Amino acid sequence: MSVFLRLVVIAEPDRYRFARFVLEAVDALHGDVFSCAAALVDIMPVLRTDHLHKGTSLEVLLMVVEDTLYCEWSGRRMPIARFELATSEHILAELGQRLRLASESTDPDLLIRRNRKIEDELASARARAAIELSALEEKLESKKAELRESLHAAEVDSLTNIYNRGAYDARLQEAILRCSRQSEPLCLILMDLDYFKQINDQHGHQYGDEYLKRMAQIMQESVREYVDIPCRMGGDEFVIIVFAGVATAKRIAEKILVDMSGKVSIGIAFLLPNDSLEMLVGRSDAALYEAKRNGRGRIAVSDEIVVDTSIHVV
Ligand SMILES: Nc1nc2c(ncn2[C@@H]2O[C@H](COP(=O)(O)OP(=O)(O)OP(=O)(O)O)[C@@H](O)[C@H]2O)c(=O)[nH]1
Repeated sequence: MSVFLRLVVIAEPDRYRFARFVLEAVDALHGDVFSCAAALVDIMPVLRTDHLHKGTSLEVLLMVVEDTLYCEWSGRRMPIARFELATSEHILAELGQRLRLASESTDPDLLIRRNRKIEDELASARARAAIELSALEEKLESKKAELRESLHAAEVDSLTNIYNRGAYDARLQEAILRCSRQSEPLCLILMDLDYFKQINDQHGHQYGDEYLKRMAQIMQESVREYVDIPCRMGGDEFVIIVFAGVATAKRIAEKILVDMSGKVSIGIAFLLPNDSLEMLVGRSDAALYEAKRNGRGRIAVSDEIVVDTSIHVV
């Protein structure tokens, strides 16, 4: 027995399509098409009654048993045609394939079912993709946060939480380029705590740490937030990049000096035309040296190189 076509018969025009397939099969297998047509005249009303009786689709099989073509559904098997010559499995397989393709391309219900299947597959693929996408987005966000954290850690001094030496170098380079190009004022305030070693020695390293943190906090409170840039150079040395002229830089320095009870020496230098980073830093160093040399606890401005004793806090 060889079932070579399995067709789901739903209603009209499926039954007529089925009849056409049967005739086509008989013709392809060199059977008697006329006697097959006569057999179909008997079969079709039975098929219709069974279909109506069942109320749903019928699965109808076309099969060859020895030299006879049968159609079978709902446990009923009816002969349709006889062949003179034996049919090979190969021919039946080819015929089955051809009829299947023809039935699939014309069966609207099958197409609808297929569309539904494709839609279902698409919907689940979309759902899977959405889950994967949100997992990826989550991963990306956590990677971004990690990156932000490591960038922050690379730029910030862990004790005082202000910019470290590396960040200071980069920010100062940028600031000099920008202010030179746009002829904007820029000052450096360089600061070194006075006798900090003694503070450490007298009160312990932990107290010294708190003292450094307090200095950083005072610096932050003395500048314009998101404008000027306070940094810790290392040890007890601090610096502020001030995007303003000497008057503002002096006001900032005075506040820090007072808030630190006069226990810090401060050198101020401002950016001159054609200044290099080294020249500006060199002048602020020289000013700080002057402040230390003249008794500490005071402010020196590089162009004045006179010690501003009026601000000295005892
Ligand atoms: N507690 C603490 N001390 C530090 C830290 N980094 C550097 N120091 C100490 O800071 C002190 C700096 O001493 P010096 O450079 O001699 O400066 P000074 O005692 O302030 O002297 P002058 O600047 O000349 O007034 C040293 O004793 C360092 O050990 C830190 O992170 N925490």
